[in-house]
Amino acid sequence: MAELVFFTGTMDCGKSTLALQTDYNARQGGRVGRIFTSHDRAGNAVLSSRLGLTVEATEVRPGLDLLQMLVREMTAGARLDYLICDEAQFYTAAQIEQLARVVDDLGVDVYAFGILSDFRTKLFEGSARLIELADRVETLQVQALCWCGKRATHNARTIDGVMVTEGEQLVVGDTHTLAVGYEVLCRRHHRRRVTAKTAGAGSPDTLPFGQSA
Ligand SMILES: Nc1ncnc2c1ncn2[C@@H]1O[C@H](COP(=O)(O)OP(=O)(O)O)[C@@H](O)[C@H]1O
Ligand SMILES: Cc1cn([C@H]2C[C@H](O)[C@@H](COP(=O)(O)O)O2)c(=O)[nH]c1=O
Repeated sequence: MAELVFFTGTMDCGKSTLALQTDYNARQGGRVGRIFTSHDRAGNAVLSSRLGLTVEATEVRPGLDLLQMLVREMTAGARLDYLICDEAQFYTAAQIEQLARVVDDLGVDVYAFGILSDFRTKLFEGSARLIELADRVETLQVQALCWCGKRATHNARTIDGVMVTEGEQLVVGDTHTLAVGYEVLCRRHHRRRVTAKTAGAGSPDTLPFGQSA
C-alpha cells in the first residue's frame, strides 16, 4: 500500500539530505520518482542539502495542481512509484490534499519533508495539513542543538543575531547567516528570545553565570 509520510524537524537537522538519500536509494532499487520543492535556498527548481548536493526539482507554485499534472503524465504512459516533496511547509493545504489523493488514487508513495512551525511558533499551512493527513509523521533522528546544548525544537528568525517576532511568514534564508537569518533554539530560549549572540552579550533573561540561562 502506498503511503504519505511526513519527515519533519527544525531547520538544519538534515531533512533535505534525507530527501536526497531517500530518492537515491529508491532509484538504486529500480523505482521511478519525481522530485518537488518550493523556495529552496539555492534557487528556483532545485533541491539542495547543506552537505553540498543539489539536484533538479519541479518548483511547486501555489496554483500548481499536483494531482492533475501527475494524472495527465501517467495517463500518457509515464511510470511513477514515488514523490519526494521538499520544503513541504510552503505547499498549500489544497496541494497536500492532492498529494494524499496521489497516494490513495494513483498508488504512488509520497515522502514529504519540511519544518513544522515558523519563527513565531505557528504551524505552516502545508505542515498542518500534512499532520492531519499523513499515514506517518517521522521526526528526524539527527538533533539540531540550541546554543545551550539542549535539543533545538524551534526556529528563530534573527537580524544580526537578535531574535525578531515581526515580519512575513515566508522569508527564505539560512542558519548562521548575518542580516536576516535563522537560529534553532530550545523552547525555553525561544520563549525568552535568547540567541547565541544575546546570551553572550548578557540578555536580561540570562543569569550572570555564563551560559546557564
Ligand atoms: N560540513 C559538514 N559536515 C558534516 N555534516 C554537515 C556539514 N554541514 C552540514 N552538515 C549536516 O547537514 C545537516 C543539515 O542538512 P540539510 O539537509 O541541509 O538540513 P535541513 O534540510 O533539515 O535544513 C546538519 O544537521 C549536519 O548534520
Ligand atoms: C522558520 C522559518 C523558515 N523559513 C524558511 C527559511 C528556509 O528558507 C526554509 C527552511 O529550510 P530548511 O531546509 O528547513 O533549513 O524556510 C521561513 O520562510 N519562515 C520561517 O518562519
